[in-house]
Amino acid sequence: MFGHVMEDLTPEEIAAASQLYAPLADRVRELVAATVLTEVPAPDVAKAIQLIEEATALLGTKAVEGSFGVRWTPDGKRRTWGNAIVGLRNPIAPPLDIRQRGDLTYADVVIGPQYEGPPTLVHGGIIAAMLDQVLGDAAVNAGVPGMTGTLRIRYNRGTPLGPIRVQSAVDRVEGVKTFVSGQVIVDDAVTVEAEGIFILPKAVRDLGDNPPPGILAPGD
Ligand SMILES: CCCCCCCCCC(=O)SCCNC(=O)CCNC(=O)[C@H](O)C(C)(C)COP(=O)(O)OP(=O)(O)OC[C@H]1O[C@@H](n2cnc3c(N)ncnc32)[C@H](O)[C@@H]1OP(=O)(O)O
Repeated sequence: MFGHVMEDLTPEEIAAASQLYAPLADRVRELVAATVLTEVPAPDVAKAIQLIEEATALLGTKAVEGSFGVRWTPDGKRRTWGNAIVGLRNPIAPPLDIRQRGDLTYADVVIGPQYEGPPTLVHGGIIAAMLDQVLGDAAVNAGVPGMTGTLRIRYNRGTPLGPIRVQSAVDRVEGVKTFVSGQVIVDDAVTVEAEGIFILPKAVRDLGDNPPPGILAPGD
């Protein structure tokens, strides 16, 4: 399917790539936060711009075109390393390390200053994006995956920057629709509630009972 790329990599090669690129994304993430907060004098900002331009040019000498897509190996292992919320290679991603415990899907994450909306609070759109991902992963983990058809969010109170939990669970399944609910939790209090309907797209339904291995599996 479009955007899905098969790669014949061994687990060792995938581990090596993870060890190579995760620190790169981590450093750029730190750079983004430093860019938001720095108060160094103008010559130092100019120097930083030059260094960043050099790094960007270096990384650009060999790169994939377009987007990273979903990479998978013949054993069905899937990598969504470009994903905006969980992508191991994506400095835009907080990133969320989404886990599963029983029926609960959750991520504990520290939200930095680059995600500010109202002063000292997490931007509502960033909250929506994290909930979208975590609710979607609950559907995947329950074996009833789908794309977000509808996502309804109620912001009960501001969510402070810093440590938060985003969690979700499947409520029910009706045909091709999976109904999922979730919350953002700070210090044991729910700040945001969400309900989503995740739909197995017609294009995947049309593949029948045997879609390619990995296409519906959780990414990492
Ligand atoms: C394959 C899974 C991979 C996991 C990915 C994790 C994703 C992470 C979260 C995301 O960011 S997803 C990106 C944001 N979402 C999108 O871009 C979705 C864009 N919309 C679509 O692709 C299609 O509109 C959609 C797949 C949601 C539905 O298209 P279909 O052609 O499969 O729907 P169809 O018309 O056949 O309707 C099937 C059922 O869903 C219902 N439905 C359709 N669109 C809906 C909608 N938007 N909201 C709620 N229900 C909807 C529809 O009424 C019907 O209900 P019934 O079965 O009861 O008759």
